[in-house]
Amino acid sequence: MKRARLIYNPSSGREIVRRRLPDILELLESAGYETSCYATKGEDDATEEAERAVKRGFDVIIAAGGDGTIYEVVNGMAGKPARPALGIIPCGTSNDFARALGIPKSITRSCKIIAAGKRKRVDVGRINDRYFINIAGGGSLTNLTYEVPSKLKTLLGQLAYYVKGLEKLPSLHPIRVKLETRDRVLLDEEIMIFLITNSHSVGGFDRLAPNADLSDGKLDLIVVKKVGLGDFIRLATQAVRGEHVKDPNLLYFQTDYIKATSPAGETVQLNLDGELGGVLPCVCEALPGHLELFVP
Ligand SMILES: Nc1ncnc2c1ncn2[C@@H]1O[C@H](COP(=O)(O)OP(=O)(O)OP(=O)(O)O)[C@@H](O)[C@H]1O
Repeated sequence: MKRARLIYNPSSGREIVRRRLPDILELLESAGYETSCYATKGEDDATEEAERAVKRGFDVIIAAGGDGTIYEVVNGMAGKPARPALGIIPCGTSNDFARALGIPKSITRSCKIIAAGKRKRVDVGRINDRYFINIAGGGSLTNLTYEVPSKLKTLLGQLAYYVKGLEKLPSLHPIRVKLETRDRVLLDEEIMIFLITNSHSVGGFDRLAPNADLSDGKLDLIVVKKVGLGDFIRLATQAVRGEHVKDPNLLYFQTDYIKATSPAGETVQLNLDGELGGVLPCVCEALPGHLELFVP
């Protein structure tokens, strides 16, 4: 039998995964996987366990949780020379990455996808010494994801992010950033937010980066230039339908390399897949087809 390591976050989303473990193990067993489980206990635990799982030679690693859990597992695997295939059981609040892959938020159906065995190579973003699988960003509202209390997410689900977003809107302010590709400066000015996305599905929006493709070897850069609150809200509303990309206040660009810096004395935090990911400056590169994922 093949050996699978299931790394699950009992606190993700509505906290259902622990109760469903017997079903998960049964489904994986019938697909030929001898599976052992690891429950994460807090920050970076999933990264450390994924590192151990790679070292112990598991054939497959399965991440059960939200985007933050997948991010941590990817960070434990992506730097290794031999990387097992990765399965996803979406149990989080937004599950942006799972939606981008077309994996449904159903434990049974997502396990059946792993059981069916179809795999696809997807790009990974490397940013300084870390990795992201879905999104890296900085500026207005990007700190929202780690400011929403876990209990509020358990209670309200995705709505918890919107409630927090509304609360933070009045305090929006621009940041000064210089963004460069390998051969030119894209901008050096005050902006509201920059997002470097691997998939089209970000922050609950399914068309935020409409041209993004997980396997094209590229990352999509989205920048909202310095605008007032009214224009920011208008752009966010257009983004629901993917109609924001032609707006003159928006820069949308595909590349495999981005360097971002901020002026001395100005701290710009990075959000990686919803988790705190250090501060600028950063160099961000696409690693084409770096991980193999189970897909529908
Ligand atoms: N046992 C635990 N108790 C509390 N927090 C945990 C535990 N294990 C891991 N964590 C933390 O949970 C966070 C990741 O949560 P995750 O993203 O999986 O769920 P979510 O926030 O509900 O979903 P999403 O990111 O899709 O909105 C990480 O910051 C991690 O450090």
